[in-house]
Amino acid sequence: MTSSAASAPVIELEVTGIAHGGVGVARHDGRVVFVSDAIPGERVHARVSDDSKASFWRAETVEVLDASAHRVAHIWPEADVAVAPEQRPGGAEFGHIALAHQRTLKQTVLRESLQRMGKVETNPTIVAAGGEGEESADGTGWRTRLSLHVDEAGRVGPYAARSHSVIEVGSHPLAASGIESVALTLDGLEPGRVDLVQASDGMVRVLSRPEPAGRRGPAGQSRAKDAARGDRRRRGRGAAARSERPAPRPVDPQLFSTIIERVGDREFSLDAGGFWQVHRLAPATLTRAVTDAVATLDFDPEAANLDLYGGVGLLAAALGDIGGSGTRVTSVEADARATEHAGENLAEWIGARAETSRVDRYLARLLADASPLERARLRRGTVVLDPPRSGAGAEVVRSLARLQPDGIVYVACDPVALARDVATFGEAGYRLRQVTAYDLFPHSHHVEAVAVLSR
Ligand SMILES: C[S@@+](CC[C@H](N)C(=O)[O-])C[C@H]1O[C@@H](n2cnc3c(N)ncnc32)[C@H](O)[C@@H]1O
Repeated sequence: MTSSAASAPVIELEVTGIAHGGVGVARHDGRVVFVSDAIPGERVHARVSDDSKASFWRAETVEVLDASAHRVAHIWPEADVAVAPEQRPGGAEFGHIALAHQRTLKQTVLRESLQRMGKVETNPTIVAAGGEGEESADGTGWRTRLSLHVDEAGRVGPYAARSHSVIEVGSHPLAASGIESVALTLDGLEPGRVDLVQASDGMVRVLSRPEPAGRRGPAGQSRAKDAARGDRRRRGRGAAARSERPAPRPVDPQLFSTIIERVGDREFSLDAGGFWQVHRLAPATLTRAVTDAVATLDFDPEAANLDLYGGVGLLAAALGDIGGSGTRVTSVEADARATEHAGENLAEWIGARAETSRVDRYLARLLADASPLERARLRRGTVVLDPPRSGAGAEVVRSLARLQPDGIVYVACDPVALARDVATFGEAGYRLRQVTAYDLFPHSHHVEAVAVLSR
């Protein structure tokens, strides 16, 4: 890292491409520079923020010299390029780009990731969330979940882009309006994280997740924490080490209160603090996307179908709706509270089960213990998998491929993780048949892809 923001060099860059993470790609003296807040085709002045690697640098745009035709006033004034980079809130890194062009850039990142890492040539389509005209024209007001941070001084806000400094802001354009108005009145909170959740009843829950003193705060405090950890390690696990451990904070009981989310005519119960898709239109969009994807496969409701990383059963219910009351589907999820809700949410299908397990362990058990009849049912089955951002990973993909399911619907929120897993599936004999991307995170670089694979 260069010494300080003020003394960091400012360089002129021609931005020629877009990379994973939503950063522009440029070259300076032959070295690749990843530059934030720029658009391919632009010439900018950028401040070097990280020159610690030999192979590439990172930089932040401070002035646009030749603007792209796709540049617009930032959707979040506080994150505009006119603001000092360290003062810009994170989370809307595409907010300076016209919405249609944001989608083109996301499509490019997905296509190039699949080409480079997935070793497949494809041209994924990208569509807005929801049906025709359901998404707001400017792509704002979609977040039904918003995480903010509270620092030691009691300031509440998002972290600055690429840092852990809390930035106080006067608006939250990506948040649903109920969330925004509550977020702007938060006060007197303990340092740590605070989550705002607006469920289908329209009520906003404020869920406090305070952090013990040693675990919170900006980089300086983290370093103090690491140093303390090192001291503890040197001293071993004695009473002295225990006495330095930060006292646990009381857990907000609201995190575990049950809320109801409605998707079409269906209701899902879940913990207020549990996982749910963030965009107000995402649950319905993904239900439709999975339904469309399954329609391209030979779906057998009586086969051993799986919903891996199932949460509270949203996508298992999509399979149930396709297959009817006799559908067999097992939803596998690591979080026991989510699985408990999934059990209730899937109660109308007698062949539906919800299992608490890590997916890798669940698949290992199936490989070790499934009877020949069950193995035959798994071979006829369809697997929906919706892993966290890091993807399913090689071990899970290889285990899944050994079970030889008929078809796979992979819901992915990270193009690179998807591409890497597509390559592993490819080595195991599965081909990518189609991929459609959904813009479930407007104004951020994130994109959701739904891929279909079969042998
Ligand atoms: C992206 S969410 C998808 C949830 C669900 N499909 C939905 O759409 O609501 C990923 C889920 O995987 C769970 N999870 C994360 N790692 C896991 C693992 N190794 N095994 C099983 N579940 C895991 C998380 O708790 C979370 O509920």
